[in-house]
Amino acid sequence: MKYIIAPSILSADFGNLQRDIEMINQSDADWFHVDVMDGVFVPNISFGFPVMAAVKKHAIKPLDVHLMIVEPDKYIEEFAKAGADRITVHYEACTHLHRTIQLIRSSGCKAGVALNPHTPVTLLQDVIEDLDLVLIMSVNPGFGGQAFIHNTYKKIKDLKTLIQGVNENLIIEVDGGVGLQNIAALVSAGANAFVAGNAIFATDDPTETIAKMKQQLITSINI
Ligand SMILES: O=C(CO)[C@H](O)[C@H](O)COP(=O)(O)O
Ligand SMILES: [Fe+2]
Repeated sequence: MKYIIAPSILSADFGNLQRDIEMINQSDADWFHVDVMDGVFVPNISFGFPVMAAVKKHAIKPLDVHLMIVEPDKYIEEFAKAGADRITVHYEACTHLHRTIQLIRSSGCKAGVALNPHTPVTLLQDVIEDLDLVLIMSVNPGFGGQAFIHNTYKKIKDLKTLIQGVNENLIIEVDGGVGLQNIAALVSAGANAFVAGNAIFATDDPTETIAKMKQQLITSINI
């Protein structure tokens, strides 16, 4: 099983975006986490296709696109064209989730579903075999820099149970309030991909913080 660090560019300095992209390129990080917010599904607006295409132009690692938008079906093809490698939609935003997953797959991307803190993992039971990734929101979506919700550990364990014998290669991604203080405990619970915005970009040396997170991962796996 591969373990992934995905810095969220939501916390990057948009005035120095290319510098921050290069930092991630040169670091121990594995993916770019790209948070798209529409001001409807979440009470915030981040950025759309032009910014994503600009990131793609410079990024040498895969783009992990987290869509916090209503009616994602309308835009999946365009996100794929703008350079998404993985597209994750919210369970709460999809009326026909199975169709949406098919759409992501047919656009050539890996498919993920994100769950808000109040949404139980059991609701994914009938699509779990069709997924590459489940993103467990460990904060309420919409903003970086929020406090981690402790119930996330239980949800990771519930998801581990759900995928047993069905889709054991599924990536379990945790997003929100993740950093050096909890990454080891999240690995022990069963997560294998870690999004971090504030915990990386609010430090004096983001490259060093990513290296420390990776080191914590390696240490936790080998215990
Ligand atoms: O999806 C998100 C917000 O909705 C972000 O990916 C997440 O909040 C990362 O930021 P931080 O690590 O600062 O909590
Ligand atoms: Fe995110």
